[in-house]
Amino acid sequence: MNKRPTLSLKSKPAPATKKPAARKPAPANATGAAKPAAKPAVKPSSAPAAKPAAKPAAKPATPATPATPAAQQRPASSPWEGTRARGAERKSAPRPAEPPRPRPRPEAPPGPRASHHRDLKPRLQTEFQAELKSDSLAFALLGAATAVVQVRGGMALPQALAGVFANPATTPQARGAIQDVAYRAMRQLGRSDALVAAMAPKAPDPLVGALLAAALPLMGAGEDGPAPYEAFTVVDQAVTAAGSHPDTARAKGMVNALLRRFLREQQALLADVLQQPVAQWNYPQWWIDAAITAYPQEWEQVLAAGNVAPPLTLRVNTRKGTVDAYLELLAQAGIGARRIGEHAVRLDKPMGVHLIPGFDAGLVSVQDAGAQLAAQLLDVQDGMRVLDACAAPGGKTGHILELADADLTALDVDPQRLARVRENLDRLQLSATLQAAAAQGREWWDGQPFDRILADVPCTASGIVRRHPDIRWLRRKGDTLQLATLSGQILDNLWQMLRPNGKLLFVTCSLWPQESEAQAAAFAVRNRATRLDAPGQLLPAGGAEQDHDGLFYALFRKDA
Ligand SMILES: C[S@@+](CC[C@H](N)C(=O)[O-])C[C@H]1O[C@@H](n2cnc3c(N)ncnc32)[C@H](O)[C@@H]1O
Repeated sequence: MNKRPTLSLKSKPAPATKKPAARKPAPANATGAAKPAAKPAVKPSSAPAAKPAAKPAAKPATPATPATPAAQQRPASSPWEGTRARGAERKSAPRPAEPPRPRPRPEAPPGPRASHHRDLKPRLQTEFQAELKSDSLAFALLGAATAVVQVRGGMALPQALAGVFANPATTPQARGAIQDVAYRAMRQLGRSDALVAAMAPKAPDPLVGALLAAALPLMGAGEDGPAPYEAFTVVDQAVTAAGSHPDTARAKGMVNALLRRFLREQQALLADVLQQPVAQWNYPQWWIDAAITAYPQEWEQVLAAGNVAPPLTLRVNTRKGTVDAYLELLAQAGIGARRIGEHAVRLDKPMGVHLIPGFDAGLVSVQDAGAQLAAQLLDVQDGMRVLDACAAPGGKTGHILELADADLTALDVDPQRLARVRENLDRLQLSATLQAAAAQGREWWDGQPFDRILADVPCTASGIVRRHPDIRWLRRKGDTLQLATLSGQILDNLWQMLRPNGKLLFVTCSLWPQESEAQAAAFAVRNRATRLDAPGQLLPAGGAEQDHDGLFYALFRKDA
């Protein structure tokens, strides 16, 4: 009953043979330069429709750049949670020997000067309630800055935002504005830090630095679409925010001076800092190097794709209706959308999940178009015994059960995340056996082999940075090796639970071959697994016809 996936496939390119051409810095005025004569008040709506507050006391609207609706609903959850301990003191695994590799700008000037290297462990008065109007941009800037400090300390952004939203003054509209500002700050943190380093004589205190990192992208310092506010409004509100908090009040003058200097010297400052790859691409240097090594031809597109806010893509539940019927329902509701996959529909504009027609009734789920390939590739038939080994929050579990009446066990090491599988299945009116256990162990298994196994293993999540722009700043280079070691153990263990002629689908949302293709190749050799046709590495793409995250798929059969 299942059809083959319809996304076109892109395989991993050949290894590097020459140094890739360094990209020229974008001209400063291509980034949405501030309008010099602008008044610190209302700006015509040139920003994307869903933008935050347009003037200091205006009400913030829906965020322009949500992570995903699911993240909006449940800010404490992210796909790489539970895969490693976090904290300010994070150690990398020992570095494996590496071959020399091309760098984008060997001649580039060094990053922030020595005085800008400091212990960023937050010393934040998070409980402090600033006396700011909750519908002001100042309130959104301070909330976003608080989250940025926490991310620098090692916390995932959704978790950090959940803490900020716990402030009773934070209205739903303020949440939207804070989230929008925080996600923009994450996508442009490399550039903002370089700008601050270029302008400030010494590194500012953590919350001051974070406030600047929240404000600069709103002034056209980055490539995140048109500047959403009048630049002078941002300066005024950033200064107000600084003055409202004990951790930043003393730096109020500095915030004012620095942001005003940015307005005056924007072009020259950007031309200068964009010489640094971290400022140009907004990723840590090791990440840029890893992308160049893995994708010598496509590394620029890969990095750029991670800096674009993702669309909202839905999966139509074909148990409840056809894709065409759902598109008709959307059209009747005046919601623009297009089909981008077998069951995938992309909305023209993001919206809250409960506003999506039929979402609460289980007609659709939120799921990236690339992730929707998993259930189709697994080729589950009615009556099969299926294991979804790293199942939470259950996106792929739901899809498998929408396509076949299977006896499915959903396993996840994290009981809290597993509860979300239950919620998602309840909404879809589907059922599975839920098990909270580690997939590299066997104590949870009843000894009956499975016909199909989905191993959507924990990974660096480097392929979904457009949804989770904080990942790049949270990950360390050594995480790749650590996670690849764990996923290798999981795969070898699950293989023992597969019946002869059964199929195992190995999935990651990683861009790094160590976690994906190299892992798949080594697994096949170790276990004498027959490799079947599957997409391999899908590079992230955002276009009219193809729009999906970076994912890896390898399909194996266990010969009888
Ligand atoms: C990429 S996410 C899975 C996404 C899910 N398949 C979906 O489509 O919604 C990886 C999951 O693996 C879980 N996980 C991490 N380590 C695990 C382990 N050792 N055993 C089982 N699950 C694990 C995490 O809690 C996380 O929910």
